[in-house]
Amino acid sequence: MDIVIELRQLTKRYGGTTAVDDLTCTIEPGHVTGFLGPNGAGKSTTLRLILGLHEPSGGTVTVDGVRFRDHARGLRHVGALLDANDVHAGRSATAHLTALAVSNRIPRRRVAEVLAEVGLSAAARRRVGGYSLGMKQRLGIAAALLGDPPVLLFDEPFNGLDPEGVRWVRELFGRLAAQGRTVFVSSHLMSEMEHTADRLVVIGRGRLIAEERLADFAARSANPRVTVRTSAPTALAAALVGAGGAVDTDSTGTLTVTGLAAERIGELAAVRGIAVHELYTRTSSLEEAFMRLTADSVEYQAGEER
Ligand SMILES: Nc1ncnc2c1ncn2[C@@H]1O[C@H](COP(=O)(O)OP(=O)(O)OP(=O)(O)O)[C@@H](O)[C@H]1O
Repeated sequence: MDIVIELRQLTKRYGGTTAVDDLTCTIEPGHVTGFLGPNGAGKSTTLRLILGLHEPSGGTVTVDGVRFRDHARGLRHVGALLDANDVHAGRSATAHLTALAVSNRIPRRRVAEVLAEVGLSAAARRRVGGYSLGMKQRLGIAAALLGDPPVLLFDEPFNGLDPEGVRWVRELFGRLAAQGRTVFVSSHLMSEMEHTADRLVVIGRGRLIAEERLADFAARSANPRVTVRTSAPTALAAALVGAGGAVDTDSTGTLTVTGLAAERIGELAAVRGIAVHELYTRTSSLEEAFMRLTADSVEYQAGEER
């Protein structure tokens, strides 16, 4: 185990489109790393480059220091779920996984093991064409786990899962990372990653926007704002600005303050004998912070003329 994925100045162009643009980042073992970006940011292309399914236009990507295609161990080295619908509809789950096991020289007993792990044992002999999207996601995850690989890549694995399925996937990813595996999971929703990943790689228009621990991202982007209602907004606003705060006053006289904590605001009001009727702190949700971070790189925005 202990396998690192390294992207160095990785670039992929399709004609005039640069899908991945000079991307440098490292995905560490023992963690679930969330790979976030708006639609069209280049996540799927990056995962395909890691797997050697596409050739980079520039830069390098290595798994354990070696390009994926130079690894002889295939599915036993890196397991991936790229597209849950990419399964022969007429086959059963068992037949699909058995074919994969045979072509990758994986013991056949793994088929029943992974089907049990993803909760599909009872449906294993049914045609995959009759599966719901959530069941297909589970089958795709089973295929990724088949070779017991130290590296796992998942492209939008939460699509189509019900809340129970989402919780199950979160726990599974956490377990896989705790075993020392390198788990890299793409999503365009921070809400999906918030309780799933402990590290983040954020991209927009193919470029790296952030690479950090989720906890650091949360702390950095909490952006606390204090709302204050008072009978003397003008006097209090002047005092708060004097103490280094930034103050916004709306038409009702309610103040929104940044740069000062609620305790300090309360004390400043008290020493001036100003009555405070309401005082509360609001922090940005991670989803809001993510949307602010990627706002400039969203390909299509509602109401926007292009
Ligand atoms: N085979 C291809 N030929 C031409 N352009 C492509 C190809 N694959 C991807 N692109 C373009 O590259 C950009 C990145 O696409 P990609 O699918 O990697 O993004 P993504 O972040 O996975 O988005 P989504 O969440 O919508 O799947 C997009 O502008 C897309 O249109």
